[in-house]
Amino acid sequence: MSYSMRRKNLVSELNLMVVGNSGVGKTSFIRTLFGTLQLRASALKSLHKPDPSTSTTSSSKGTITPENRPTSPNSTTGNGIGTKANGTKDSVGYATGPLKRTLNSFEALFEIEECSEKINLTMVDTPGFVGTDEVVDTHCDEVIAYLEYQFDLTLAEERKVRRNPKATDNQIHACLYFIDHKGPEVGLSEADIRILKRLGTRVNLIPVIARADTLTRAQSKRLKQAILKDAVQNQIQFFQFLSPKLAKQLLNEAQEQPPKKGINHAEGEEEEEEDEEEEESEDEDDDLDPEVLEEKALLQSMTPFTVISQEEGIELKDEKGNRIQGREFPWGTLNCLDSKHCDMGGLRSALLLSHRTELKEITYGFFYEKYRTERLMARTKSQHIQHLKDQQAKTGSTQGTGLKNKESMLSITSGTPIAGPREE
Ligand SMILES: Nc1nc2c(ncn2[C@@H]2O[C@H](COP(=O)(O)OP(=O)(O)OP(=O)(O)O)[C@@H](O)[C@H]2O)c(=O)[nH]1
Repeated sequence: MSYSMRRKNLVSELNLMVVGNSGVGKTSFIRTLFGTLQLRASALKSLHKPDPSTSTTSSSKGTITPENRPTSPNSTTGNGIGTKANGTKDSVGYATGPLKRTLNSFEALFEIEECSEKINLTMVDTPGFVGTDEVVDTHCDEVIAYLEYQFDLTLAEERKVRRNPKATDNQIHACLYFIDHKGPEVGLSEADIRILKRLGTRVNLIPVIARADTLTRAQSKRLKQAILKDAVQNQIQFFQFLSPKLAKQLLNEAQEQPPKKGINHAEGEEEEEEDEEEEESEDEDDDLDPEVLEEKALLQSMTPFTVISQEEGIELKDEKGNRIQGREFPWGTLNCLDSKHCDMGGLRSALLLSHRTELKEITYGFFYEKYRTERLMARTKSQHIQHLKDQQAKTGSTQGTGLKNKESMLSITSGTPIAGPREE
């Protein structure tokens, strides 16, 4: 049964994660996004039940001591140091209580309704990267382990003889990577590049420039260009809202008034080009509604997304007296959802509405499948080694297969790719 069929009649789940340096605004982003969500009636009902445990979310945070150092998201699944909300109630406590440094990862669960669609939204807040390269890399290992653990849950479910059609989808569908900007010309740091390369093998990566109120429009434009250039140079693959092929199609359409196709070509060449286009048009991408295409192009042009989070502890209203989320300055008020101020509105709608399904399908169809294949190949390899060892033990021979064994062991310990020409 395909993934989409399996989940057809279920409440849609969306699992997002925020990752980045300490103090870049990850928790503030979750809190701002929360302010824009419409909680479902069932979630609201549970909010009114008195429960003293609601305070656990804020008490899990505090000043850093050696015993109380930041933990990885993996802790939520491993030794229990991390915090998992019991439901929307705990999560609302997390999103509205005092803003503190994130020391333990926190999975905030929100039952929401978006354009009449029910969504179970999980936002995983992770402690910010801080410290030496070694510490940061270890922290990144833990984030990767968390992502892989979610895949393991799917793997375990799929191996069951009787699968649970209502099994929760725990996979992380997108990782919002918060880039700590040091200046408009400085794109990605060495650490960003190392982390993004690794995360990009396991999850859809959406780059975010937080605290965008500290950048002018020109600076923000230059910073976006610098980040994209660094990403291309380092083969970092961000989530593509618009594939290069669709981008070309849009460009062609824009150029069609007046038509310019094949303008400098000889007749034969022009025909050839038309044939190629005909072939391409068989692709389902080409069936996209022009409005959808336009939206995709807009989102692609926003990447990396600038975001501004709400100012803590103040209530702001617009000219019409409606409550808004923003930041107040002597010269005026910023509205986090105003597209003239930042890309938060676009990012929100991409995640919750327009690209939700696509993010999930890529997670399952590409990232999970890749992980599953790697796991199976690694298992085959270890079985192969065990088989050789057994054979060797039986014959008592130290020649021939012994050398092969040594090679196999070396290829595992040295971290070379598991897949190789000798694989079954
Ligand atoms: N000016 C400005 N300040 C912001 C913005 N977002 C967050 N901040 C401030 O930045 C500081 C850190 O914000 P957090 O949301 O705690 O950052 P974090 O990335 O979660 O940090 P860790 O918990 O250490 O990982 C707080 O003082 C926020 O008020 C923003 O958009 N603009």
